[in-house]
Amino acid sequence: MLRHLPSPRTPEPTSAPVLRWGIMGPGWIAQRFVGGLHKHTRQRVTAVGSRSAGRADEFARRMNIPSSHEGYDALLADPDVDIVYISTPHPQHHGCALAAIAAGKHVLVEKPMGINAIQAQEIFAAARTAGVFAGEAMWTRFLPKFDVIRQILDDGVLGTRRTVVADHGEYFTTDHRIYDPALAGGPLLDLGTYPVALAQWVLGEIGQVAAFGRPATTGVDGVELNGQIAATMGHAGGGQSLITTTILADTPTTAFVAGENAYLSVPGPFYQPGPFTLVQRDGEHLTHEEEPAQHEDGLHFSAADAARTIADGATESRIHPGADVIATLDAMDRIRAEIGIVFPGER
Ligand SMILES: NC(=O)C1=CN([C@@H]2O[C@H](COP(=O)(O)OP(=O)(O)OC[C@H]3O[C@@H](n4cnc5c(N)ncnc54)[C@H](OP(=O)(O)O)[C@@H]3O)[C@@H](O)[C@H]2O)C=CC1
Ligand SMILES: O=C1CO[C@H](CO)[C@@H](O)[C@@H]1O
Repeated sequence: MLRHLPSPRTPEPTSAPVLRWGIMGPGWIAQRFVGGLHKHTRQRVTAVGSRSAGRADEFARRMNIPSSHEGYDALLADPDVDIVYISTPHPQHHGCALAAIAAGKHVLVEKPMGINAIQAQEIFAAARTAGVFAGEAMWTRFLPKFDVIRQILDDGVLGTRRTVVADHGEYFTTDHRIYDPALAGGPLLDLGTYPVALAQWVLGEIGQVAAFGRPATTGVDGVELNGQIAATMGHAGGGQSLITTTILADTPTTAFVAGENAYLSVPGPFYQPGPFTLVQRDGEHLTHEEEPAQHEDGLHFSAADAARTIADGATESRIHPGADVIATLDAMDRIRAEIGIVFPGER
């Protein structure tokens, strides 16, 4: 039995090689990402591109960014940009990433990498061919607390892994883009991606999928959107996972990972910085103490990993490789198939 938890091995973000970042899509998460880079790293945010010159200028002024561009093509033509952070809505990720790669830029794409597994495959394949980096900014995976969890898993402390249960629910009003069917709305891609990615990472290849969904009526022309989903997955290695996700209620967003010898209990929000507890079969509880924090104090770890990976000459992160991104999207494709959710452009 373990008597002390390991310490995180996550390198100090300020020591990562410095890249020049361009921001594509200056919205809610982009503001937090840039704020986090300025606060916690030496990375340079050199430019921002928006579909509107006014929004680009305003974001540049507010976030202290030297150049602003009207249109994403102008951002991609900027020679002072090494890597593009793509923070447009999910259906735009694929086109934006392929355009950036074609322009010779590295890309860090917000989660989910695309709306389905094929889009993610195409982005990683294009990056490999072009010899540039492509990564998904699944920030959770890069957090120091997840490095401690990784060490516990790798050291076999849990024994054979049996069960993952994870949840992500947030209440949104109907004016949020998450209610827009044209933007692949609904809980799965925004929120459900965290629990599905956790299950895939911990328990590996997903065999069977069973899912149940409930609509959320938008009231706009009677259009119905998926509002919440419960899914169970059988993993090839013998484990099982249960995930729930909703845009109709705030939920605890907790997770547990259970093996035959011990379980990890991660309080909500499990996907953000914070503590967790290892509970072993002999009754010993070991807690990883960490101050809870939100996006601006956590997104930068994924950026620092991208900078190190690029300096190493690799085109994919070792911490969150393309295979994991694609497997998670494939599981979400299969969850959607069970419920009958098809996104625009997929028919
Ligand atoms: N890692 C995390 O914790 C989080 C990640 N995300 C992810 O980031 C992405 C963006 O989310 P969020 O920042 O909340 O979204 P926002 O709507 O706030 O921002 C998206 C930006 O994309 C641009 N855009 C490009 N095409 C469109 C379009 N067709 N419709 C609307 N906007 C468009 C807009 O900028 P402009 O028009 O000025 O170019 C807009 O400001 C999502 O994929 C989401 O999953 C979101 C929240 C948290
Ligand atoms: O990380 C998250 C996933 O996306 C949601 C919708 O934008 C955010 O609210 C949340 O913090």
